Amino acid sequence: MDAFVSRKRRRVEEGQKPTVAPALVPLPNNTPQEEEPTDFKLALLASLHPSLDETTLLEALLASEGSVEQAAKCLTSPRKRRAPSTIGYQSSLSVYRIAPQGSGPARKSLVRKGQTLYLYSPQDIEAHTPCSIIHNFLPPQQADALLLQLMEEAPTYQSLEFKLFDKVVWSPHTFCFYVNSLVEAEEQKTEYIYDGRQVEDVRQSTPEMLKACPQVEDAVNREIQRRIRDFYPGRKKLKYQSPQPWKANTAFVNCYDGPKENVGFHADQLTYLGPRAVIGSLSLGVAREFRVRRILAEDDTHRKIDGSLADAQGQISIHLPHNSLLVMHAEMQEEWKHSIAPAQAIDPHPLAKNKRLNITYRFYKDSLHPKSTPKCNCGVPTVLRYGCGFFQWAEFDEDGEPPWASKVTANIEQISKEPSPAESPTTQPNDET
Ligand SMILES: O=C(O)CCC(=O)C(=O)O
Ligand SMILES: [Fe+2]
Repeated sequence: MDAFVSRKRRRVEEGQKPTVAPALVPLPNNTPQEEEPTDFKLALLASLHPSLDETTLLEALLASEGSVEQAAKCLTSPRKRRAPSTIGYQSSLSVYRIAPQGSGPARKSLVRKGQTLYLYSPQDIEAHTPCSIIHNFLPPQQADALLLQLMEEAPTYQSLEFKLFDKVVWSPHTFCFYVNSLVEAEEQKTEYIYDGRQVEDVRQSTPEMLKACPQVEDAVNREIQRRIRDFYPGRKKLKYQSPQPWKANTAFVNCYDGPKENVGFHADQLTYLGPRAVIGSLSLGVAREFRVRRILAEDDTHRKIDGSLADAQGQISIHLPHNSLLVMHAEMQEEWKHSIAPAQAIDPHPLAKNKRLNITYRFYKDSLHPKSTPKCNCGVPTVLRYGCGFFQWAEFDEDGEPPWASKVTANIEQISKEPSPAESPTTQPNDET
């Protein structure tokens, strides 16, 4: 059963066969089934007997007192299938009527702790994770041009410790930080603090990254609205989620060179994104597995001894092929963790060879510029959720704006009304406004 719909987490060893499509692995005889929910059992039976309808399968299951093995024997003998040797595609879980997560009343978890469920179709991904995916997102030639531009940049990327959310993740991959203009790059280098430090290498987005920006913005905004309409209680945005259109004004570009490069489980820093942040993540080159797992809510009593939040359930693996846009929705960063798993094997990409390039487009809020956020006792701008000894509850209104947001907006409006330096030769470049 484990190897069928999901499988136990195990160490990645070289030479192991690539992951096979879950629905194509035969059911072993000696697997315990007592604790599996009926949905799972039906899914198993349905894949052994694809021609039978759900009522028949359910009746067989009931007659066999819940034993899938017994039910499978009662039904006509299953068609023998061979496991494929490369990554395959699964038909939608929705045909098995497995209940989605995150909408309506609490449901039994789809995947148990210690197991991984592999999802491929957009319908399954959005029903069971806080993400939605658009395959073949950019016109193919545009995706290739973007990939080639990033491939030129990637050899100069650095590998750093990633300070993410509440712990340091050492990430064996390289990455770089981009913003849309040189002015913003300078601002990032001098005014923003990451993990108590300034970042030196902030680059202006490449022309192809800038070209894709409005396409990503449109798609992400559409997906946000669809998520609200189809998944959120009362069809309302979440508390603290911004009602404003999402904008892509910063981007991390990640490069994974070969199957071993990966990034560990983490949630992204919310300091400049604010609560309920949405991120648009464009994958190019080699297809890799994006794993997500839900952590228990903050007010749960299930904290681990080290104070971190315990996992609520097993992992879900989302297949990210070339030119796919994954939208991490508002509930993602605070309730889930994500990672790029090391791969057992990869299919080389015609242009990228063994590399995967990924752009996570993000929206830094003006109201969370370090000029405006509280500083700790050492004078360092505070981070959301993490700091030195200094601690202050972050306050946000329903729309995720801090108490000083209206002042920031007024300042920005004022600046945009003033003549630009080019029009006004008396204005000094460093004037405080
Ligand atoms: O490579 C990816 O898809 C995810 C990267 C990531 O988690 C990040 O940039 O924070
Ligand atoms: Fe991340």
